[in-house]
Amino acid sequence: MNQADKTYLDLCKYILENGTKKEDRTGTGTISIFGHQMRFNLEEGFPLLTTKRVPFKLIVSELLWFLKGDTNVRYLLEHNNHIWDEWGFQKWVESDDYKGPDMTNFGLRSQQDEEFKKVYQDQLSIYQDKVLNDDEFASRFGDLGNVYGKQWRSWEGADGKTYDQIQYIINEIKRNPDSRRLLCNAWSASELENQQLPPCHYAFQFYVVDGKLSCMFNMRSNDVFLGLPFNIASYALLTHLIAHECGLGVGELIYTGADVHIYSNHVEQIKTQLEREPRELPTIKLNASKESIFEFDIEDIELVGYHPHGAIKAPVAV
Ligand SMILES: Nc1nc(=O)c2c([nH]1)NC[C@@H]1CN(c3ccc(C(=O)N[C@@H](CCC(=O)O)C(=O)O)cc3)CN21
Ligand SMILES: O=c1ccn([C@H]2C[C@H](O)[C@@H](COP(=O)(O)O)O2)c(=O)[nH]1
Repeated sequence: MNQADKTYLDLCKYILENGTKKEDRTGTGTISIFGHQMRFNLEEGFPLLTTKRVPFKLIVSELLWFLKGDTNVRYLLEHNNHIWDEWGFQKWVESDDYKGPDMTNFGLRSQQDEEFKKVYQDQLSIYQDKVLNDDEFASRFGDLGNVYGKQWRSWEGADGKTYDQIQYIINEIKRNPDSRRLLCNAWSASELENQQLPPCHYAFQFYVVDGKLSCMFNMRSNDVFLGLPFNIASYALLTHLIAHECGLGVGELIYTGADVHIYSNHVEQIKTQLEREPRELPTIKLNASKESIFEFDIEDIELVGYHPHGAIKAPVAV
């Protein structure tokens, strides 16, 4: 059995058996635990879950979006990636510019009311269309604020200068791999108001030993069914990309989560997944002719040998 699925499924089981019912910002309700760590050996394979199909291309385009320093959902839409649509849409419908039908609390209402769902989907497709085709609209309502891309690549210092935390890490790994400062921080107390969603994975750190690169990432809040499979694969991919540029192998990926929760409307899906037998993990192949991680495009990243169980659908809490 592959250890990555097992480690994930053990967490799911633990939450179902020991978690506490807890209300949350979205009004959905969760079963939650506080404080959990998991370790994934990246040499055993690429930790993309096999007990449900996880859309790898979406993980790649989201990570490349962060690495470009981009915070506008237009890039994601151009790559058919809709995982951030709701947070841009929210910015539009809460603005004075929005003149359409009332979209208050659209996330929950679209799950409970079929009539409303149609009206919502019409408005969402208007939003998507405008972000893709109207530059002015996109710059106002496609931008999620100072979210990951901005914080990673152009952190604004108190001195007014911007700092590229990813470039710093890469330079340091090459110059001084024993450094204990190979860290990127996305949480900024002064930016919370300027972010459509404050960072959930708020910091990560690298560690080099025996020619291998390991990574630890921290999450303040984690949606175990929809978010976590993406988060694990995304940080695994980031570790592979940085190792590639720095001429290192890969070591371990370590996850540390704080409020780790299963939404009440994901419980049945998780139970289905728990019944499935894990399969062999895939591997990842990076285009060897690309040196800098900032040169990578989607087609430079290939997933090999992924034969998962089928996808399991679930609504996202907004
Ligand atoms: N409640 C919540 N959970 C999250 O995981 C999450 C947020 N909000 N807000 C911001 C981002 C967006 N992320 C998301 C959002 C949606 C999916 C999702 O629906 N995934 C589906 C496939 C979607 C598709 O194919 O378009 C899945 O089956 O994994 C995953 C991650 C992670 N984050
Ligand atoms: O990468 C991500 C981004 C978001 N999430 C989840 C965690 C929570 O369920 C929500 C955020 O809501 P808050 O009220 O701001 O905590 O999104 C995730 O799991 N992974």
